[in-house]
Amino acid sequence: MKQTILSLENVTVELLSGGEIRQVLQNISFDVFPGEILGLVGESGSGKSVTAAAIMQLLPGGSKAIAGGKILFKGQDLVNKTPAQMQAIRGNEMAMIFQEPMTSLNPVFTIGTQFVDIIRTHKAVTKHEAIQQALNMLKAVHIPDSERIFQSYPYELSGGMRQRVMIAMAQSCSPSLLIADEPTTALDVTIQAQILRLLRTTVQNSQSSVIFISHDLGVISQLCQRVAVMYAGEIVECGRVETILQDPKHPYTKALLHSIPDFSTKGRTLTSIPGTVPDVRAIVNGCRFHPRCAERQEVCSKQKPASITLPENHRINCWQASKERY
Ligand SMILES: Nc1ncnc2c1ncn2[C@@H]1O[C@H](COP(=O)(O)OP(=O)(O)OP(=O)(O)O)[C@@H](O)[C@H]1O
Repeated sequence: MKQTILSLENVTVELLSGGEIRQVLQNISFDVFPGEILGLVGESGSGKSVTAAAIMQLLPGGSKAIAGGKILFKGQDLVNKTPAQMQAIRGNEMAMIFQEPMTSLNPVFTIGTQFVDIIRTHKAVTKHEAIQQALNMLKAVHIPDSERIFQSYPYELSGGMRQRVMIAMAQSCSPSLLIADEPTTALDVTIQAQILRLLRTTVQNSQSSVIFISHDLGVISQLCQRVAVMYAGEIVECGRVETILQDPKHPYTKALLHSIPDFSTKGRTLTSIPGTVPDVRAIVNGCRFHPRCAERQEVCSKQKPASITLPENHRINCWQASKERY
């Protein structure tokens, strides 16, 4: 069996909200292999960002918010790490980029000052060496006139340019795992395509693994080898991107695909999924998707679906899919 960089095993997360504890992730399991790009897809509120925060150990309440399960990074459970140990892992071995780089960049310092700071926090190099490394990294993400950008403040750059800077900063310590949380959602389509291309080549050159979070299966299909589909705090289906696009088994994945123009068969009407992702407090028994599911059966409202695994590790949690199989 291939070694994983990251394995989530039955991770359950509970967060305090409005004075009560809410279980926002339930039994999340997936693997990330060396050098691969895994997509994490689902509607708003499905738990993608909380999953990323759990991996980075950045949940409100720290590791206490993880009510069960293991997060194995290179074989070590991150849930047991001290804050100081996690601080050393973040930035060195794991990095993250977000939808809006302005939330990570400090508006009052130049790009150069912040970049040099990041490099010197994680590497024992002189200021001069850090400046050289930062300039090289900016060139590597195809930033024209990198010396000028180095001296600019974040607000002086376009959104696409800021995202290139973030990719360069995230890659500066050659992390084994990069988590990209909707990094292209705020950009227009042409810039989005450039950033996706850049991310793909950067990752190929550095051999890092990536978790790419998006609500858009179209974007995921351009970039990722495998995808995990999330719904209401659970993974409902996981497998190779081609398999999921050509032969989705979970009714939620099928509905997601039918709502994207590129993947809906020509001539077929685009459909939206009726209803919304439920508030976790409103979730009752059975499958969390059953109130919105076009294929629901009686059992779906009563019992949690069994997990079935098809060839090539294609995993589905659905009563209908398991009935079709047997
Ligand atoms: N700090 C928090 N405290 C309590 N509940 C939270 C917190 N952060 C997120 N949640 C809840 O966890 C659930 C999952 O949220 P999350 O942000 O992970 O979804 P998402 O799939 O990333 O959505 P989006 O695409 O909108 O970012 C939601 O019900 C949300 O309200």
